[in-house]
Amino acid sequence: MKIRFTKMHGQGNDFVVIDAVRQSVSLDREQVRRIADRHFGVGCDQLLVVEPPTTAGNDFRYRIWNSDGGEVEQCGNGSRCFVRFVLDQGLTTKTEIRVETASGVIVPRLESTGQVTVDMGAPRLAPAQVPFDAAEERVTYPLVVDGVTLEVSVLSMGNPHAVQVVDDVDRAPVTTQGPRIENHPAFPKRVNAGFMQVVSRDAIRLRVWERGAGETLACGTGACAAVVSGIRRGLLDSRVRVTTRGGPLSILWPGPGHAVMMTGDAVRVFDGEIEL
Ligand SMILES: N[C@H](CCC[C@H](N)C(=O)O)C(=O)O
Repeated sequence: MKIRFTKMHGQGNDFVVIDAVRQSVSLDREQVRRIADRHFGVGCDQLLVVEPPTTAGNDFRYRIWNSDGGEVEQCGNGSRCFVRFVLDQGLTTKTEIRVETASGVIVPRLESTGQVTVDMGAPRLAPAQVPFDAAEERVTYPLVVDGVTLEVSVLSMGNPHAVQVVDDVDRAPVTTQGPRIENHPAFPKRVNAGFMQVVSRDAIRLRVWERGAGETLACGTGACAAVVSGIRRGLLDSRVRVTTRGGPLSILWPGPGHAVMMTGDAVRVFDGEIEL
């Protein structure tokens, strides 16, 4: 099976994007892992597949797989690349599109600046919506990891996030503690682990150990989750510049019941074809 793809990234979080509107694509877990493999395949953090919508009124459906082969509910940086992709490929002429994902409809919009703003929907704060094993909803929760009690915010942006505040992200134990949090038994579907350094009330630095992908250079839903948790902790105002290792993201959250708005780049790197 030959598959045409486009390699893209959003702040260094990189993707293989496949048009399944005009080509027939059916991938199993091993084929996804092969495409994502940085030695035996193309290499990416996530694989994104563009499909026709399943519901009238929506423009596309968008499916997301982590490099470990697991299909997931949402990808913030990927949603920005999605807009750039469908416009570049001539799949639409709309600059604001309604996209079905496994966790609901999101609305990315191409700005005149070339950046993309995405309405990521409202954060889900109830533990059962994450899912997370906790008796009640709290701003932060104690989480014991290797005998150390962490104070984490836990929420869903369609996908699960556990965010802690650290003094210096460059010295945070992202690659050692991250996988321990990702696989903690309190998260039945595992979790993305965020490490947030508060620089000021409108600026943070962020590193994320992603579920199913490891540390990425940026995580869009992770940036949304970090800002929501910082606002709920009383540490941040509603508009925050998030500095990731791959570049900046702008996040706006007016507060409970409102959607989180994310703005950032979407870059096409090259087109290719892979034989599976
Ligand atoms: N690893 C995530 C999916 C990709 C999210 C990230 N790349 C983003 O930009 O939001 C998860 O398993 O929920």
